[in-house]
Amino acid sequence: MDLNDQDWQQEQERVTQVTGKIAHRKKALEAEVGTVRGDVVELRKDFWDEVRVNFSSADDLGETSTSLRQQSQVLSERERSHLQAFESLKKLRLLEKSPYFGRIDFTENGQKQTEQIYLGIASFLDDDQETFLVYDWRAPVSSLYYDGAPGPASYQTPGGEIEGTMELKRQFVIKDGRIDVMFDTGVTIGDELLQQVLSHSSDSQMKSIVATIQKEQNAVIRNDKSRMLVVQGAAGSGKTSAALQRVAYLLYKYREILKADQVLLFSPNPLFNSYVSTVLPELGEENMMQTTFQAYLEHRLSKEYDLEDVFSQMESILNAEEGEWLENKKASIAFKASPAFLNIIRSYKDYLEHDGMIFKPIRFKGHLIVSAEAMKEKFYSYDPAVRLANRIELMREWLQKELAAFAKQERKAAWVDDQIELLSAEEYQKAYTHVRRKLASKKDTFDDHERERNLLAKMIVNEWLKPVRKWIKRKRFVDVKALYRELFVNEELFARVSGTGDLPERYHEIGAQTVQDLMEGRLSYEDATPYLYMQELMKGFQVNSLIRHVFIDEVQDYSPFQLEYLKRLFPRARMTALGDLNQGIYPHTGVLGGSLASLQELYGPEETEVISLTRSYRSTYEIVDFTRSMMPGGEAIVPFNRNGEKPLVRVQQDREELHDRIVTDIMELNAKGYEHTAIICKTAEESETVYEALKDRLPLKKITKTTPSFANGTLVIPSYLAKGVEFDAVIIYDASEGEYSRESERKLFYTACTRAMHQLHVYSLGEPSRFITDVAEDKYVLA
Ligand SMILES: Nc1ncnc2c1ncn2[C@@H]1O[C@H](COP(=O)(O)OP(=O)(O)OP(=O)(O)O)[C@@H](O)[C@H]1O
Repeated sequence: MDLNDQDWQQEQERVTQVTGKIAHRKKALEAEVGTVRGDVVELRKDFWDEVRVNFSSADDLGETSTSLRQQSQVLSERERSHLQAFESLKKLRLLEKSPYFGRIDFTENGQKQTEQIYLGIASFLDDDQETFLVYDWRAPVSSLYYDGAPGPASYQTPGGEIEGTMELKRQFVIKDGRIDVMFDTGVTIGDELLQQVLSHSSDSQMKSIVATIQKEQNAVIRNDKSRMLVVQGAAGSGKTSAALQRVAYLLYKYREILKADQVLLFSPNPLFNSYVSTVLPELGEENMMQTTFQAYLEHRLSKEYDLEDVFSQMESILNAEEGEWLENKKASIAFKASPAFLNIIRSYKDYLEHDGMIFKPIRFKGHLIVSAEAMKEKFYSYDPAVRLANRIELMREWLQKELAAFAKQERKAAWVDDQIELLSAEEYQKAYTHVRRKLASKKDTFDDHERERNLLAKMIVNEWLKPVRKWIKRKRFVDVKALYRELFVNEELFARVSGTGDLPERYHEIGAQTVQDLMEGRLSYEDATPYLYMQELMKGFQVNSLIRHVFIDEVQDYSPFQLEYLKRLFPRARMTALGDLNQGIYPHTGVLGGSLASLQELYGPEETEVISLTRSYRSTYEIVDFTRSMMPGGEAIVPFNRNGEKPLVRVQQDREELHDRIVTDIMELNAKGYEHTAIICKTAEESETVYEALKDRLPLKKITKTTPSFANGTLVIPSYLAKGVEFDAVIIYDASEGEYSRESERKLFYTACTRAMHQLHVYSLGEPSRFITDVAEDKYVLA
């Protein structure tokens, strides 16, 4: 729809008027924030001066505590208003640059007046404090903008549905107070604006999509009924973008009860954490908490084990020659990630309630305090109706008492006298002061020799037994390692707990490797979660009840164990799981059974909702058309209508020539304005070689699994670390049949190619991979 000059003029006048008011309000608030901050600083400084401290009588004590309470109330009130003012200021600063991005004109049924609703990243009220000059994009009425088209329309409010007619839907791009772009739009939120947004260059930081959220994405963002929301979406369909907008939406809707530190995002790698970290601040919100599952495993297990991480696992598989080792490793991964193994561990726990527990004896200086047999006997003497984890808790209490009795006896031991003799003057003085202080309340003295010796002995024994006490407190007496090991050496036990009696494929080979790893203090990635899960079943689950929303990006890469684990870890949280089965790159990902809908089992179908996103926004039509042709069922992916060049497949016979071509290619891409380019290699090993070969010819940045963030430029990156991120141009270093021939690598290759926004250049040293040659020839250019 064409907009005339008058429309432009009127809208620009409004923008000028509103930004003027915003600037005015901002100035006033800046002054206020300064004063409040001053108050808070003063109050903090004088806190104790203002409080009358007097403990001489009960009345005085009461008065002092009232006074303390009042003073801290004043302080926290001022701090709260400082924080609020600061938050408002942050939003005003964002609004001043671009006060809004959308307008809808809506006439409610039964009303004569049409309301003009302008939408921005935060609300802004006129000086009367009643008229909304800008509505927050998350307000109920803003839904109209995302969901409705001109014509009959309705939106939900807490008080029910409001129906009416949308007369107009208009979009703006406003930069520094000037309208840059303005469209009136029809059914979808302006393909035109989306075209513009998507044709921009990529960046090392993700951008918010607030102005162009699509209807199906809006459904993800505003869903707040289900305990578990599963979003399955094609590569580039905006899963991550929608998830981050959703966080902002939840923080707005539940602002009285939900804070940013109660929302946690699980990312695929640390690089991704940094990539998405600017979206919420751009929307004027605090960032949510971010972590990776790997970081959690390390937190829990790395003190005890040398833990393999998921990237090392991937690297060793991708680099392995065909053969026994690879087959065994793949079988081990597939089995240990399977729902069958999850059930085995659960029924193993049931079995242990009656038989088979293994404990570690408690020893001190070669002396046996409690034997493993005595512990086992004690464990099975408890009422069998008591849950296993509770019985372990009872054991802990019992062992603490046993240790206390032992400690009492041990005070008489000769080694204690030796230790007393060895006390330096300084240590003795310290001990003396300590004991005196303790005895002061008992009106006792430290002067008779016998008593002195006893007290020092008690102190020494207590000190020496500290590690044992800690060991018991942490329930380390449960021999989790031996219990886990049993599953792989005791065939009879395995058959009993598996229910079917069948052994998994390559059980003995898997077992031998598992046992060797455990003995040598290593834990492979596939063992880490089952091991931890079993440990928690024994010792009780450590839970985090503060977190209220958990977001899992790339959920197809999680095993049923990991998901079950997360469910238990965050008992009070709702979950949003985002994934794409076509991008399941890890060897354990086949276990989700071909559909993310199988995630329904986690909380049950009644508590789960599944939303599909099929439109792909990241890449040009030509790139999506090429990449989707590699995947079975890929025709369901709908490319967004933004055209570009067809992917280029270039076959080189010689590595030197390949390198020369890549160097020229990157220089040409840079000259065209594509500054954020990635050379995607299959593995870290290949990345390293390519980086070394090209680093003197091009300004390159090498990305490894520990790289925390990246800037624009040309990166060399292993395929599996490119997950979730995007580049203007992608160069696949070597897509030859020699590199990508295993069917299991198809998804990895697809994931790498789908990182490209504008240009995809696929190089092949020799014959190209079947993943390319299977695609119809008219979908790419062969050079
Ligand atoms: N509604 C939208 N408006 C503007 N840009 C969008 C929209 N939806 C998605 N995009 C853009 O498309 C690109 C892909 O989005 P995003 O990374 O969120 O997709 P994804 O589904 O998580 O991708 P993948 O699974 O491939 O990592 C981003 O550049 C994002 O900004």
